[in-house]
Amino acid sequence: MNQVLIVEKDVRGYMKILFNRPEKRNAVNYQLMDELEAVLSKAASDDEVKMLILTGAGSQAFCSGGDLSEFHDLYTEEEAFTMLSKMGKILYTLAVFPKPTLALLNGSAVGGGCEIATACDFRLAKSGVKLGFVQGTLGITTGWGGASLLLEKIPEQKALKLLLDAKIHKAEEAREFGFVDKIIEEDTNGWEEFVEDLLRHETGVLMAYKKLLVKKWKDSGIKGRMEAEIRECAKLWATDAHHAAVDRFLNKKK
Ligand SMILES: CC[C@@H](C(=O)O)C(=O)SCCNC(=O)CCNC(=O)[C@H](O)C(C)(C)COP(=O)(O)OP(=O)(O)OC[C@H]1O[C@@H](n2cnc3c(N)ncnc32)[C@H](O)[C@@H]1OP(=O)(O)O
Repeated sequence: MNQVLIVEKDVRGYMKILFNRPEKRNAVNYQLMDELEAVLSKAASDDEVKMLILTGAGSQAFCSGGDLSEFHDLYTEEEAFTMLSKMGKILYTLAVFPKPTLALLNGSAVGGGCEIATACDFRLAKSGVKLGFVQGTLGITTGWGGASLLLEKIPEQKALKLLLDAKIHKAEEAREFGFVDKIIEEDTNGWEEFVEDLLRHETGVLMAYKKLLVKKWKDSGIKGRMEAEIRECAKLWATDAHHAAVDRFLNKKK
């Protein structure tokens, strides 16, 4: 079985997790979910890891969301709910991860890929990268709880616009929305400076600030809101409009 996650530990104190399915634009399948769940659990208790960086293998994609070919067999609301809530739990674990997390958008981030980026504390994007909460074009909504997190992270009006228009935006535009924290110019390691500014501090400092943020979210019932969001998506998943949209995507080149 191919390794769908590559995990690298850097002596400076970060762990880099690369989604490694470039031929599918790093889409999330069940294997990737299981590997991500395991690595998050290990990293949380690893004292050598002060922060996490999530990125995509290759230069084309960060992550294209759920693997539409693998999940197309899920037909009913309950079948969809089982898959969506499996990844929803992992997304929640990532959001409340006890150390800072950063999504390094090396390429396209669409659908659930944008939800994963949202669950991270920071989003740095290579100049020109395209991203979008495109779920609306598939007749569904965010299925892993990412909209509830987005509403916590950028102004509500801007979050709603990104979700409702379901369009692909350039990273530069997403920066104006507050979704992207920094644009990384081509062929530079502009992300390292951002990371080193954090890593210079003791783990205890990093974790204490993250704890404050997580407490705020837990007090406001973020988990329940994410679960309700997942249920809404599962209902839409079972509609003809969604199944037809996925058929169109999967058959577009045949
Ligand atoms: C299930 C949860 C739900 C959620 O909660 O949000 C979702 O995530 S729904 C999925 C939403 N994602 C999409 O709709 C993305 C679809 N993909 C694209 O729009 C584009 O592929 C891209 C990501 C913008 C990249 O474009 P490009 O670089 O031009 O590549 P191709 O389109 O030619 O794709 C190459 C190859 O990869 C396959 N692919 C891409 N994304 C997925 C995917 N999400 N699931 C399965 N397969 C995917 C694509 O079909 C091509 O395959 P081949 O034709 O066999 O080469």
